[in-house]
Amino acid sequence: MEIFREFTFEAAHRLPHVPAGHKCARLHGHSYRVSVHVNGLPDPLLGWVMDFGDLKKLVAPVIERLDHYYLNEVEGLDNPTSEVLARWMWQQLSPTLALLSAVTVRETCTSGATYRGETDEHL
Ligand SMILES: Nc1nc2c(c(=O)[nH]1)N=C([C@H](O)[C@H](O)COP(=O)(O)OP(=O)(O)OP(=O)(O)O)CN2
Ligand SMILES: [Zn+2]
Repeated sequence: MEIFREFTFEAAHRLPHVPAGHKCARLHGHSYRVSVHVNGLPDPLLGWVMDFGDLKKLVAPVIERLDHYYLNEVEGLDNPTSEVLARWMWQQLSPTLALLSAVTVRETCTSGATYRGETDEHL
C-alpha cells in the first residue's frame, strides 16, 4: 500500500536555460507543494505502513534547506525546474527512506513533476 505526506515551502528561482524572453528566466517565486510517497506492507498490528510523524521527521530537514531560499544557489539546483527538484528531493531522501516510492513537486496549482527513481533520465 502507498501512503503519502504533503509539505509546503516558499522559494524563489529562475530558469537559466529557457529561451530569451521566456517569463521563467526572470526571478520569481512559488509556494511549492511536495508530496512524498512511501510504499510498503501495513504492519498487521499497527495498521500502517509507517507513522506519518516519522515520515515528517525525515522530510522536514530537507524542506528546511529550501524554504525561503533562492533555489538556484542550493547545491544541485542551479536549474531548479520541477523535474530537477523532484529528483533532487528523491536523492536527499532515499538514503534514509528505503520505502520511498515517489516525490511530486508542484510549483503552481496546475503544474508539477513526479519522480519515481527512474534511472534513464538526463537531468
Ligand atoms: N516542464 C516544466 N515546465 C516549466 C517549469 C518546470 O519546472 N517544468 N517551470 C516553469 C516556471 O517555473 C513557471 O513559473 C511555472 O510555469 P506555469 O505553469 O506556466 O505557471 P503560470 O502560473 O505562469 O501558468 P499560467 O496558467 O500560464 O498563468 C515553466 N515551465
Ligand atoms: Zn517558476
